[in-house]
Amino acid sequence: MYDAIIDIRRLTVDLGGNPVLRGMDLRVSPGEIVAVVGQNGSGKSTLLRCVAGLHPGTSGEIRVFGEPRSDDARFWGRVGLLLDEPAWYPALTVREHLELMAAVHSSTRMTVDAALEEFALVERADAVPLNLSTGQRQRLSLAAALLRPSALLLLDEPERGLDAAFRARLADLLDAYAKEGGTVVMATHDPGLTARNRQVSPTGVAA
Ligand SMILES: Nc1ncnc2c1ncn2[C@@H]1O[C@H](COP(=O)(O)OP(=O)(O)OP(=O)(O)O)[C@@H](O)[C@H]1O
Repeated sequence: MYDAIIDIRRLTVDLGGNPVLRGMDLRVSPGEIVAVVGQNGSGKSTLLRCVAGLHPGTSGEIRVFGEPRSDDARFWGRVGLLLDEPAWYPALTVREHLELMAAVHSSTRMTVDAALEEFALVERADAVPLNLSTGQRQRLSLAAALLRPSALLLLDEPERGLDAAFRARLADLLDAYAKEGGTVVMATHDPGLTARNRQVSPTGVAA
């Protein structure tokens, strides 16, 4: 068993010979939403990548679900990751992308129709992603991440490309996810998402 979904101790990361993270500590409990905030280049994405196991870190310890990170199907079955824009299947529509996500998971948090509704994509359901606007594509990325079941969401600037109304909506959708027991760690520059959640800087100090 574990008390913290994420437990980071003394994480140090050097990239290209430059110090990015220095002895960072961070504990995140189940059901928490954590906004990682800080200026450009302060190490927010680097932190998310370390938690996801995409970067090993230079020293320190990262435990996720009580275990050292292991890049296996069980881990990814519990973790939704949204970093940069995903690679789309050019011939599949918005609806088909969501149906694909539903098909590869044994259950979903919502139906495809509900996801289209929640993420304001009903009118673009039959479009292919490359014919969507930037914000609509971001809504599709988020719909796919929130449709599937998960215990932890790692989101890098989930507000990217979203208008003000949908940013507020996103905050509500993440709150609902956390109320179900899900945990969110997101790098964000959005004042709304930041204000209503626990804030940490990439040094682990309360911002
Ligand atoms: N592969 C790399 N090699 C060397 N330096 C890197 C590499 N990737 C990132 N960096 C540097 O590490 C630092 C942290 O980058 P990171 O992307 O984590 O910042 P960030 O806080 O997410 O920034 P932003 O708000 O602009 O997204 C930056 O100074 C960046 O230039």
